[in-house]
Order: sequence, then C-alpha cells, then structure tokens
Amino acid sequence: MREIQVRTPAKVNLTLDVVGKRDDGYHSIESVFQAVGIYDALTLTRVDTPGITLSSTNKYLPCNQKNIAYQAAQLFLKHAHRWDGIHIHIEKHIPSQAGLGGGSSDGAAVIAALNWLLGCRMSLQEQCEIAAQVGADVPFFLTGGTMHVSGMGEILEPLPPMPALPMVIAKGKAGVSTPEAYRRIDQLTDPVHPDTARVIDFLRNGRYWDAIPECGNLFEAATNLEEVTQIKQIMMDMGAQCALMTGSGSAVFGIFDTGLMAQKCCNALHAVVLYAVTCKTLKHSIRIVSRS
Ligand SMILES: C[C@](O)(CO)[C@H](O)COP(=O)(O)OP(=O)(O)OC[C@H]1O[C@@H](n2ccc(N)nc2=O)[C@H](O)[C@@H]1O
Ligand SMILES: Nc1ncnc2c1ncn2[C@@H]1O[C@H](COP(=O)(O)OP(=O)(O)OP(=O)(O)O)[C@@H](O)[C@H]1O
Repeated sequence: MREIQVRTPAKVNLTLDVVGKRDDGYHSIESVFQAVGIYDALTLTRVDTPGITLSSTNKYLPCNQKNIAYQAAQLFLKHAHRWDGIHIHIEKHIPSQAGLGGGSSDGAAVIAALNWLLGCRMSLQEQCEIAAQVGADVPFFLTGGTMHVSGMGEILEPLPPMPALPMVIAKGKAGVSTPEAYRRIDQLTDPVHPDTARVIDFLRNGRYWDAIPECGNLFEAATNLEEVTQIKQIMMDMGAQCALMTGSGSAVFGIFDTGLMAQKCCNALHAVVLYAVTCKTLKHSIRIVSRS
C-alpha cells in the first residue's frame, strides 16, 4: 500500500475539571470528551525520499517539526524502527486554538494511519503510549466517541456513546494558548469545580439529558473571555440545553433538542463570530476514507 486517506474528528469537553498539579508540571484533569462531526482529512503517502514532509490547505499551519502531525510521525517511525519516506497532506477544517483538539486529532490520525499504511499491526495500547508522548489530548482520538478522560489525558474509560445530538460550535476572535490557560487555572483563588462524578454517573446510565445541565468547564472562570459569555448567552436564548466553552478555549458548543433549533442559532451567531457550524455528536473517531 502506498497511500491512505483518513478523516479525524474534533472533540468538545462535555465537562472539564482540573483537580491537581503533578510533579512534572502537568495538571490532572477529570473530563468527558465527546467526538463531534467537524473533520480534518489527512493523506499519507509513502515516498522514495527518506524523511517526513508535510503540506496543508491552511497556510498558517506550521509544515515542519512544529506540527503535531510531524511529531507523531517522527515518534511512530522511531518506535516502529522504520525509516520509510512519508508525505503528510492535511486538509484542515478544525479551527486552531479553539479547544477542539484539532492538532491532537491530526496527531492521532497519523499514528493510526501509519499503523495501517506500514502494516505494523501495533496494538491500541502501543499506539496510545506513542500518542501520550505527542500530547495530552492525543490518546482520546484513537478511540473517540464518549470517554471519561483523567490523569494528564492518558487514562481513558469508554462511556455509553451519546446519540447524535444536534450541536452548534462557534468561535470569536480570541485564541487561547493552552499553557497560558493552565497558568491562569493555577491562579484561581476560589475555583467552582463541576461535579464530574455526577455527570459520569448519569452518562453511565444513559441519562444524558440529566447529565448535560450538570456540565461545567473550570477554564471558563480562568480565561474569563467576554466573547465566550456573549456566545453562551445567544445559544441559551436560542433554546440550547447547555452552552459551554470547550477545552482551554475559546470555542463554545451548544447542545439543542432539534437540528432546526441548532441551525437557527448558527444563523444568528454568524453576525457576531468568526466561525459557527452545526454538527452532531459522533460514536466513532478516525475513519479510513481510502487506501491505494
Ligand atoms: C485543556 C485540554 O485540551 C483538555 O482537553 C487538555 O488538557 C490540553 O491538551 P493538549 O492541548 O494536548 O496539551 P499539550 O499540548 O499536551 O500540552 C500543552 C501545555 O499545556 C499544559 N498542560 C497540558 C495538559 C495537562 N494535562 N496539563 C497541563 O498542564 C502544559 O503546560 C503543556 O506544556
Ligand atoms: N496539525 C495541527 N493542527 C492544528 N494546530 C496545530 C497542528 N500542529 C501544530 N499546531 C499548533 O498547535 C496549537 C494547538 O493546536 P490545537 O488545534 O490542538 O489546539 P486546540 O484547538 O486548542 O486544542 P486543545 O483542545 O488541544 O487545546 C495551534 O495553535 C497550532 O499552532
């Protein structure tokens, strides 16, 4: 096989709490990650020239060793003791610096795609170990769906998949650096923690409409972005069951009862944000599009 194409989704944090700081400087989180139907598409091709090359449809994306996809390929080839020449093309649709895990998702897609392309037959555990070295959010994307995520992001407990709930995802101008967001978490004096255990208990029992109102994100208080507050208000005014910032920000997601309500909210948001799209929660994650 010389070429493989994969599609890889974005994620939202249905709920996200930071519960401690580790000796290595990383933080321990308690979160529920949910894959959502916004995708990047990656094409990996075996080439004769050794080394890793990268191209992207997003001209602002670093196409070098700063790219998470490049780092994932480098680590995978080293772990697999392979020296094949690989070209990675990224068709970028997931907004960056949004809290949607776009870079992390690309990294996971590269690990899974190389495992198929090079016929390495690595176990999911092996792939997760490589993913955890690439970034905290990367392991989740190897399985996707609805997942209780803890530790630094490497401890994964599958939860019953959510149904295809209508969602709106919107982002204003602000981009948030994840390290800066964590530094602000450390400075919170009186944090109000979401009740993650209660959310997970509801989700384990399929009671997702009971879980949704209990969700929260500690990064909202830490980053305190006015445009996040505005977007949340518009979503709630348009009938959202919940509206929360995802990850370290700055995108906001709203969950609606019907696709029509979601579309109406998306149309209303286009007047005030850079980016608004309707999508649905997903049971799956990385999908093979084609092999040749
Ligand atoms: C905020 C979340 O997106 C929630 O899903 C993740 O915790 C962040 O995951 P991520 O963007 O993949 O983070 P990485 O790229 O691995 O780390 C970026 C920086 O964020 C901080 N970081 C990240 C994850 C974590 N559990 N604790 C941290 O303190 C560290 O300063 C790290 O150097
Ligand atoms: N393949 C990639 N796709 C997107 N961003 C990338 C990629 N590789 C490196 N980056 C850089 O990584 C940074 C974080 O990207 P990413 O999209 O994962 O952040 P995010 O949307 O905030 O996700 P998270 O939920 O992990 O915080 C971006 O600012 C970008 O410059």
